[in-house]
Amino acid sequence: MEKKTALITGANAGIGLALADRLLTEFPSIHLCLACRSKSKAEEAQTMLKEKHEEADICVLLVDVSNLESVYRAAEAIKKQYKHIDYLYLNAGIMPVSSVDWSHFWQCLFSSKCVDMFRTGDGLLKQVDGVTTDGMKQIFATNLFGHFALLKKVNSVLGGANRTTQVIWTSSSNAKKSAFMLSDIQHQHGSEPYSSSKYATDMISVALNERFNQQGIYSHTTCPGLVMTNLTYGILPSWFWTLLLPLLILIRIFTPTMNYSPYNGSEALVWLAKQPPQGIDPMCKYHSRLNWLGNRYVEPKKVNSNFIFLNYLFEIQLQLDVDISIAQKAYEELDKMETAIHKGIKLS
Ligand SMILES: NC(=O)C1=CN([C@@H]2O[C@H](COP(=O)(O)OP(=O)(O)OC[C@H]3O[C@@H](n4cnc5c(N)ncnc54)[C@H](OP(=O)(O)O)[C@@H]3O)[C@@H](O)[C@H]2O)C=CC1
Ligand SMILES: CC(C)=CCC[C@@H](C)[C@H]1CC[C@H]2C3=C(CC[C@]12C)[C@@]1(C)CCC(=O)C[C@@H]1CC3
Repeated sequence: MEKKTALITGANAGIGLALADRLLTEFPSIHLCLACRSKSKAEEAQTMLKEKHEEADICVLLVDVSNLESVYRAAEAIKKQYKHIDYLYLNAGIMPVSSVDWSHFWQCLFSSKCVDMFRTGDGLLKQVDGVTTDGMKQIFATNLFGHFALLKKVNSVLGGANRTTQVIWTSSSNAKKSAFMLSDIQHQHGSEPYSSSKYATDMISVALNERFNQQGIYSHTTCPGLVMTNLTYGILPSWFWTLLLPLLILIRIFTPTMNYSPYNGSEALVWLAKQPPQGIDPMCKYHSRLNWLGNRYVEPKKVNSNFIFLNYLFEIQLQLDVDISIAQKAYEELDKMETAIHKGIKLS
């Protein structure tokens, strides 16, 4: 059997690192490419994984997904090194937060929105954005556009006549339709850039399936739930989260999204790799879940039929509802943006 290849962006920490570890356990002969922006952090992760999986075949690729020149260089290196990629995990992401709105937290705690607040974090966080060296909004560039550009440039080593590629995005329960505007795809004007970037991710995945399933390329989005990583330690300090642990375990009775460990959070990402891609519903997002007994499972949830009567009754915000035609337009918009930017970047 031919060896499988998986590439993971943001593989040196958090969910990406746990995923790398779990893939090596599930598929001991897999070739893993850790695509990270920091050489030292990537090599540290590589050493750690090799200590645990002695026979592992792991390499490091340097890429800063928020920098298009770096993305194009990485794409060239990928095309030189690989004939085919089986799993492309687009996982790297950022969520810079300046503060938690505790008054909103207390208000929601005693309302019908309580469970939804713990599930999505909607309205609780003041999200802050920056600008990249390419002049793009940082969160959009990191979470979505850099990955989109990478996908476009490595298309020749994805899918094929007799082989498939699974593109697996790490999205979020924080994805929010009302945060996204097609006319402001980078989210230059709103105050929820992370929610917008993750909603756009869910849409782009749907559009990718429409376009590329026939070429053997399948795209799926996942939701890791709430996981303790550098991302969440940027919201509240790690000691605070440790104190909250008993409470988070209690909250699991009401919502199975309190995964806590990156290992649990990567459940859906690993599960997808074990499925034949043709059998996976392209209109679903795959959620890593943990029930109150501590058992892990994966829950597929439709991205285009979120409008259920109970949501309406309890005034819970409609978060998703992806429209295929808008998804196609968003894809075309990103495609146009990438083509224009690519013209201006010359690789030496
Ligand atoms: N933690 C959670 O509760 C949830 C996380 N997610 C998503 O999971 C994904 C992984 O995040 P998580 O593991 O939590 O967070 P971490 O901060 O632990 O990991 C993020 C990874 O992405 C990398 N990264 C960030 N920016 C760039 C960049 N410009 N170029 C290349 N790599 C980059 C980081 O590298 P470096 O170490 O160098 O910073 C790191 O390896 C993200 O997409 C996030 O949105 C979704 C839902 C919930
Ligand atoms: C008592 C207690 C548990 C307080 C914590 C309140 C909030 C800080 C968290 C409640 C739900 C969390 C959440 C996220 C961040 C932290 C919370 C808002 C995310 C937005 C982190 C990034 C994601 O992609 C989704 C998470 C959803 C839940």
